[in-house]
Amino acid sequence: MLSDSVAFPQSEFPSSLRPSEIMPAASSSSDDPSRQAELFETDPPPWELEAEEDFEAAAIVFSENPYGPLHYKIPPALEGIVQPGLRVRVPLGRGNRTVVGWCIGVEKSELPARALKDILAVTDEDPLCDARLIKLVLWMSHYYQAPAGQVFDALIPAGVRSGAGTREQVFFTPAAMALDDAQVDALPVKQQSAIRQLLISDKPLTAVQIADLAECTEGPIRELRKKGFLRAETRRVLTASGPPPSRKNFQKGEIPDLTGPQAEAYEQIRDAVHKDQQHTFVLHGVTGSGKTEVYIRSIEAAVAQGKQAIVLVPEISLTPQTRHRFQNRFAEVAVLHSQMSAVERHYHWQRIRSGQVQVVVGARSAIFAPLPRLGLIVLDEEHDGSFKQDKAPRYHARRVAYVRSQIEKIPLVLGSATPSLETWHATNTGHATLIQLNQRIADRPMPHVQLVDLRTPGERTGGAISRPLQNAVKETLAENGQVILLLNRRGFATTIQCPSCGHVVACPECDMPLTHHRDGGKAVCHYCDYQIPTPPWCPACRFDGIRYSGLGTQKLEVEVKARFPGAKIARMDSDTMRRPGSHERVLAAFREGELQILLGTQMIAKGLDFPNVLLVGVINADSALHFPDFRASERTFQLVTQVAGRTGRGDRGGRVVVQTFSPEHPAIQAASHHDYQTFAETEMLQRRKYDYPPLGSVARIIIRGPVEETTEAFADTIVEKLELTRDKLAAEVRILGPAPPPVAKIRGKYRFHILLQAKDSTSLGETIRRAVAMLKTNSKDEIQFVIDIDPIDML
Ligand SMILES: Nc1ncnc2c1ncn2[C@@H]1O[C@H](COP(=O)(O)OP(=O)(O)OP(=O)(O)O)[C@@H](O)[C@H]1O
Ligand SMILES: [Zn+2]
Repeated sequence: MLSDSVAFPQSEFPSSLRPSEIMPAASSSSDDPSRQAELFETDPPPWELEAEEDFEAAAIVFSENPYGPLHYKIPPALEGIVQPGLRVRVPLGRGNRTVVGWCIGVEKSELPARALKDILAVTDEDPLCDARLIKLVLWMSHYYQAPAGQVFDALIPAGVRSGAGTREQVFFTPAAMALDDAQVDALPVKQQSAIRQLLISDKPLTAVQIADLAECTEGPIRELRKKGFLRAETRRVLTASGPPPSRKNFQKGEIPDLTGPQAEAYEQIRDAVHKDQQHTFVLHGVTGSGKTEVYIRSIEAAVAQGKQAIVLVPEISLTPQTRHRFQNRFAEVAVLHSQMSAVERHYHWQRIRSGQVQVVVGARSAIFAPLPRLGLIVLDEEHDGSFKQDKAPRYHARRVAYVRSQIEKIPLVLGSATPSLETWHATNTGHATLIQLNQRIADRPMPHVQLVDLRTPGERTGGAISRPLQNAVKETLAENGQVILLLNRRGFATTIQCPSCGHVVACPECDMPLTHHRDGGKAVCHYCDYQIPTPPWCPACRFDGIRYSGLGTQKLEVEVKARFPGAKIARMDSDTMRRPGSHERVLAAFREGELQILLGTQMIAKGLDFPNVLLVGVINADSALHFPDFRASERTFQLVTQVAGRTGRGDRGGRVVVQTFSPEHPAIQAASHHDYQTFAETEMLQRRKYDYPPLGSVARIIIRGPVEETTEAFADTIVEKLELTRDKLAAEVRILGPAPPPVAKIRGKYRFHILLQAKDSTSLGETIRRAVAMLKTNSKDEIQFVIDIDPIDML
């Protein structure tokens, strides 16, 4: 993935301007005397007119149809004011309804001025994006095939766009008359004193400010305004103060001495921070090896040079510990998390943009933080799926971070105990430098992992917890240790697995597990649509009673309570963690030892550092393994390794019990030996078979509609256009589908998906771009489709 150079769209701002819109003869309404309307009724068409004047035009993009760019004339009053990155109000369409768009470029136009409509007004005083961020927007728009207007909307928080927490205020500057001493001398004393205060001020003042300085009421100021001595302008000012500003007497937290390997890692990154060029580092460090300390030192090196840093973490509200570690080491940290109000978000954004903030810590969208002197980007747990946005624009923060680091010419650090194969591949092809931390801090051993084979009848108990796991929990509780139990459950897809031999029913074409559909009793391949009736017995061992049920955390909680009656238990999943702050509360209680057992979904696998966790239990390692997704093995390896890493972090050691039907599976074997290298090499061979990423690229098109037949027919049309385009471009692109995805119906809408695969991402992107341009959607069918480039979710 890191191998692509940054390709910018060629057509984003064509050198010869296109007319803003060729409009049909419109009847000009009397209250809206648009010049264009007149033009089209009486004058020759615009392309026959001669350029009569030199003027500036702006390219404007919109977040809704038509997305643009369309070109508009900058009227004299707005010359020098309209700039890229600013929002403007422009007339659109026949009726010239006023819409807001983003300016992405300004240049001299050669077209006749009358061919373009005028920009009506600017929405922002200053651009919301600098030139480098605009470059990033245009790259994202091109690569992810999302309208630039939508990308801007993702980049600039809604609270910033709407001016949340601001209000309009009138500011005064002296008018020409105020510079005439004779006229000022003729004013009453109070008014004279007010105007003199304003004349000596180097910035515009509000009436209250003038009154304070002149020690008068606002009356004289009103008089001055009436007489024309004051020029008034309205500006938006931030009224909210947000969270308490910088702590004046900030005390640095304890700074540990770096271990040898940490110091080596730090020195390499620091040297790169001192150069002005892009460089990608992959910090592969086993769980508990002290990666965070390396990030912090590297950022300190940047801050010492007056630069700033972005640290991306999977979901900051899940990892209060990480947040505190940064806050203890830097005086000016902005933590951006998903539960912030629009006003808070706006407040932080302004602080970040003004250059006050040294470090921004946040989830995926923090990659867009408008730091003026960005010097380093860090992605912690870079393999995490939450870095991919699942709505438009469907970007991956890792890839965006890479492009931003190229634009800014700064180093990028990708850290993980289980790097994604994309990242791993980049270190093997010379696109990134690998730095390894192979030892835990204080030479603590990696925890021992015991695999429990659920196919062995003697191990089973009739519930979700096997005999060995039950014993391990009892022993741990008796030693006053704490327990983490992981139940991995993704989506609603149910694979078909034999409880006796562990066999999973798979597609003969794609090697993907088939998914059981309750309605109709069929088993379907979600890549190629291969279907068979759901088998009543196991095709491998003939066992009668093959199962396709999923276990929920709620049911597990009931079982755990029954088995360990004395223990205090908390459950963490997306159902119990809805309220803001609930993670923080549960984790604090766990840290304080008020809870003995923490059970939950993958959200408990991430980054927790609790020394008293002596046991980690994985209820079913296979639920991710037999998921219809080419990344299933990788996810399983990551999950088991990460959750196993939550134990053995203190002096009391730790152990892991993993329950599985497939103990011999390479991903589970590798995870049980903490052996990333072997896993990566084996998995790479699998990916090579079908040119799956990182060896090739994948894209997905999802089609949704209320009627199954028309939706499928539309999906078929897309496939036709894709095939046509592929052949025309002579592109080597594999097109699979349409097939129903594992979740075939959501909120009453039928879904189909098309998968595309190619060795080369550029030809894949181009095939889709051109095919989609040929499509006509019939609005009465209410069919929508979305393009997902580099999808990581196959639901
Ligand atoms: N040089 C050091 N000396 C002493 N303690 C350290 C040092 N570096 C880190 N630590 C401590 O070791 C523990 C593990 O470090 P850290 O959480 O950074 O590891 P990590 O590699 O990020 O782990 P994971 O990937 O599991 O989240 C932390 O409690 C941290 O404070
Ligand atoms: Zn198949």
